[in-house]
Amino acid sequence: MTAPVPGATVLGYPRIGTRLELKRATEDYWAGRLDAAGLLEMGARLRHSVWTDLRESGLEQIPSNTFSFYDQVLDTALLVDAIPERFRHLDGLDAYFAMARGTDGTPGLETREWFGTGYHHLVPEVGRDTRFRLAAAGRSKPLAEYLEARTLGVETRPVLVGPLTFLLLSAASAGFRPLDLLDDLIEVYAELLERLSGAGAQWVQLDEPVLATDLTSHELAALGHAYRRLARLPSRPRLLVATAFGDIGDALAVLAGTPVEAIGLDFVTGPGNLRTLASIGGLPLRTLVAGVVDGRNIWRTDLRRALATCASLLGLAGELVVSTSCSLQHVPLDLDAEPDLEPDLRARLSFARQKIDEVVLLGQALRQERAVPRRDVAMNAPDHRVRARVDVLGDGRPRAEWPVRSAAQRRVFGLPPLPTTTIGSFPRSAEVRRTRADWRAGRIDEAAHDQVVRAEIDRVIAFQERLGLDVLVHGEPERDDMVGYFAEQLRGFTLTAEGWVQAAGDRYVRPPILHGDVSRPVPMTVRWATYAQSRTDRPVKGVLTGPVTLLARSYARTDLPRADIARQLALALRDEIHDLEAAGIGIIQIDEPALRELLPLRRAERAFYLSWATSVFRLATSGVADTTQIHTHICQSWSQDVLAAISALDADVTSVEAARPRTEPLSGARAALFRTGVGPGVYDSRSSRAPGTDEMAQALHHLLQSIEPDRLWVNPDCGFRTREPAEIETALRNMVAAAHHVRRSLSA
Ligand code: MET
Ligand SMILES: [Zn+2]
Repeated sequence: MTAPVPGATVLGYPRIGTRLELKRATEDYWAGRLDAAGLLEMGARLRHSVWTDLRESGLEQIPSNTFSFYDQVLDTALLVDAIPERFRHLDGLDAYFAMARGTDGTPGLETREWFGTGYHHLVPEVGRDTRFRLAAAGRSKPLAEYLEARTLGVETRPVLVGPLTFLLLSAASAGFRPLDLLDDLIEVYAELLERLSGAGAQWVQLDEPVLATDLTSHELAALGHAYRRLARLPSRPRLLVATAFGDIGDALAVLAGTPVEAIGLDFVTGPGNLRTLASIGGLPLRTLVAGVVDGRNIWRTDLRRALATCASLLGLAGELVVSTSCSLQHVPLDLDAEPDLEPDLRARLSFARQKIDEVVLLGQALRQERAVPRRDVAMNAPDHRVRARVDVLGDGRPRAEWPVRSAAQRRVFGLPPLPTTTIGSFPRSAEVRRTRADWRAGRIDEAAHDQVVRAEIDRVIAFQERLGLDVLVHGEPERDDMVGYFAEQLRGFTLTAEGWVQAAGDRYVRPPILHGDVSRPVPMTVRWATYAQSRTDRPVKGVLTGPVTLLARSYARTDLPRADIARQLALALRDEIHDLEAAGIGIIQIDEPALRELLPLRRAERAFYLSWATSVFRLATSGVADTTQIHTHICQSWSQDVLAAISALDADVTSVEAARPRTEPLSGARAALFRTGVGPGVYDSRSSRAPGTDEMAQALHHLLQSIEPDRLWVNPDCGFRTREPAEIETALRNMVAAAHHVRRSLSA
């Protein structure tokens, strides 16, 4: 930003490497196949290659400290020494990964979704005993990385999670407000800024995405206070406060009232920012870092439009720097890794590397060094059949009232009170994994693949019968993941070969691209569901991924409102549900774990979202008979605000994660708000701890205080996909025993 006006930068960059080197290195380290030195060396290599890439592409300002072995919020917690008591005896990488993943018997930090991006960060824990202090110089990551880049001849702008965001994302012990610790935390940031300045840093970027959420006047005052204090430091780098993920509203005037040198605004998902900026008279003496290139989606930027936005911003700021709307960590690295994409689609895409070029180009165009090229993109032709069906079906026919349905279903299924079931996926055996990989690579044919899948289903069904579960699942061996499996079979989607992004420190996903009108050419799950059902007399659930989750976990087109895309998805699923029902599958579960992920950051926008998100679910299920039992599954912290929406899905049975978030313990009172069947998870299926029969029976008794026995289902929190085959038996056996035990006490 000392460069001639205007410049170009990005707010952050993928850290996972072109070949997922980060994933491989961390997994090897956890498995003991790589030592600490090897891991650290891989980190250095990854950082090095990012810095060189960014420099070679002509960026004027290059960020550093965007690397992380796990998560940037976790890094910040360590940086300021916010280490919970239970990890204090550990050191270095041990402490780091223990906080991230837990160790035997010691739970790690909770994870939470990062501002609607699909990325999950760790939740720092603070309380009365928290004493912030700056990690010792050598362990101060921002400083170390700044110096490391410098040695390589790259001048960088260290990126930090801002103090307000850090505290507002933290979980506090009871009766404690994280913001009460602001002054202490600010002093640590102050010390860090001074050290960075001493090392030569000209600029520091403080990420404050929390400004895109509703803040109280107290929180806004804290924002002003924090940045006035930091800006008063006698020797410090210039400060860029970067916001992202939407409109920052009232926070802009507050920030503008502090002497920070630069403010970053998102002009992609925050269309109101332009108006707000104008309303405060612009930032005549500051630098505006204008996020005009979408950092969260994979579409090519319409350069002329972006340039027009920049042109209108030129009059509203002292200096203008073209940038991305947020860190590029949320998009895949390089389109060049996708030679096989269909050319028309490919021409419409831009991954992290290409977005850098866009930002650089826009900077040059604004300096009138060159004109932006005209790029015409062919949009997908609309599928008129799909559009017409969406119009004609509207909301679909509402189902009968639950009492009517449930009586009909009781006659058909004759399930005992407190029926036991699981959520869908079973652990993936080495053989299944190998077979899937071989089949994908063309090393084995479909028949060989199917044979292994059938054998796996046989095994999973027999296992569940042996354990005495009431409603069975087929175990999902044919699905590598719950989104890609459907995206691959639906029209309107395309899968990438290498388009990986980090969904959490230890979770990598390859979101499909949703670029056209969606329809379902042929049945997707009927074959395996009916095969599984043919192996047992007990009911087997058909399991589908819901419309909102398919939308949330894809890179979706932006030329249609999300509600309209979701309706198309719902129709495709409706066809599938119809075929499952016709094939004799009487219980169908539609998973919507991402219902919460698309929840708008601003409260005022939530009612609208929840109304369409629930209506598309009802549309998908609207055609079924009263006797068909519709289940849904929601995992990841569900809270009061989503609860009403979950019940508006009007499923016959809802399984929800209830055992896992330690901060929101199993609550019968909440589950009781459903009028229909409900299965609050009685144990954490993702932990290796198997609770005993008594513990689970007690949980069930507790739930029965607020839920009638004919509505209460017994199930774990979530699926078993990430577990090892040997790990699940004890917990499941105990769960079934607990249900039987409680049933007996009911009839006694
Ligand atoms: C993240 S929710 C997962 C639901 C899916 N049916 C499973 O059991 O894996
Ligand atoms: Zn789940």
